[in-house]
Amino acid sequence: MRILVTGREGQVSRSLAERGTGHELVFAGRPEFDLADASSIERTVAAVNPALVISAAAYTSVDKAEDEPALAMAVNGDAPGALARSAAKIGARMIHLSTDYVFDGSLDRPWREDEPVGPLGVYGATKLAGEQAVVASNATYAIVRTAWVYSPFGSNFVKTMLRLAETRSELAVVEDQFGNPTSAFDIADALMAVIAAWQIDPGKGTNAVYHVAGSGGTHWAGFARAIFAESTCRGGPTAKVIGIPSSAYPTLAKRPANSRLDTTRFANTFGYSAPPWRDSLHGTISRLIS
Ligand SMILES: NC(=O)C1=CN([C@@H]2O[C@H](COP(=O)(O)OP(=O)(O)OC[C@H]3O[C@@H](n4cnc5c(N)ncnc54)[C@H](OP(=O)(O)O)[C@@H]3O)[C@@H](O)[C@H]2O)C=CC1
Ligand SMILES: Cc1cn([C@H]2C[C@H](O)[C@@H](COP(=O)(O)OP(=O)(O)O[C@H]3O[C@@H](C)C(=O)[C@@H](O)[C@H]3O)O2)c(=O)[nH]c1=O
Ligand SMILES: [Mg+2]
Repeated sequence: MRILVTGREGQVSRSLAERGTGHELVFAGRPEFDLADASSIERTVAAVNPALVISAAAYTSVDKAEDEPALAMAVNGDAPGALARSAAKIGARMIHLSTDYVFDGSLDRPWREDEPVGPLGVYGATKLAGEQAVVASNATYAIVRTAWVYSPFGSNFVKTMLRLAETRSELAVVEDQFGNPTSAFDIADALMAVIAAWQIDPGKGTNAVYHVAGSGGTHWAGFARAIFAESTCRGGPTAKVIGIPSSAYPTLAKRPANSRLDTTRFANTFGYSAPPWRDSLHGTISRLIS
């Protein structure tokens, strides 16, 4: 199947490039394809003429978004709507990626898809607007919310921790924000499961929101400790992790205290659950430190 993937260098895009075998993947990125430029969206979709669009590109700098709300809204809020409308025009469907940061974090258990959203910052609010724009389009879609994505590519928490540990023996990391570390490769596999299911039954699970994330959950300090345990085993950089409250690590954007995602709906519909988060982390660290 010919699939247009937005973003070339993004973590999910690069993982799709490895895991999307058997499909013709066409990656669109800047400068020719700019989500902040609606005309480039329509032009690219028409030129590539895909059967499916995977909307993976986004403005993902959570703190910076607080200072650039208009650009973040154009890219995360408006562009997905334009992409979905362009897809619908040529009869293509769309899988759109969204985030756990649409939730306010107030529940003390994993969030289900239909539970009330309430983003705490600009990034989450703009991603929520993007979801709503896709829903309002006449495209056939699946919205896949994921969380705490890491990979050997781009920038992410795993690479940040390993980099900081090269020069520091102790790191203070927040211990009161819970979520699901998720390998971008597992997201790619999940998206391939949707495509495989749709090839057999085009009506399966369309026009719905799903959660895909690493199984289990932890806080950022727990994630950091697991990163260093894996790194230590391979002779990589390590540091002692001091658990701290969020109040001791001020950031421009407020983050949810618990954004763990309940992934039951996706598993029941498409037959895929991501592995336990530590198993996937092991695979990525092995690749990063070799
Ligand atoms: N990273 C995470 O922790 C999480 C991500 N998500 C969501 O998953 C999806 C994939 O995330 P991930 O792969 O980590 O993202 P990355 O931050 O790794 O990559 C983002 C991609 O978007 C592209 N991009 C940004 N702005 C524009 C623009 N104006 N026009 C065209 N392309 C643009 C970037 O292009 P360039 O290479 O040119 O910079 C890059 O390729 C996103 O929708 C994100 O919101 C959800 C939960 C967690
Ligand atoms: C680097 C660092 C961060 N932290 C904290 C800050 C923050 O609360 C938490 C995570 O920091 P980061 O900035 O790496 O993560 P953040 O940018 O919040 O990650 C989010 O990105 C977007 C795109 C998403 O969609 C989310 O699912 C989530 O992955 O760890 C520390 O406590 N100590 C540290 O040394
Ligand atoms: Mg960040």
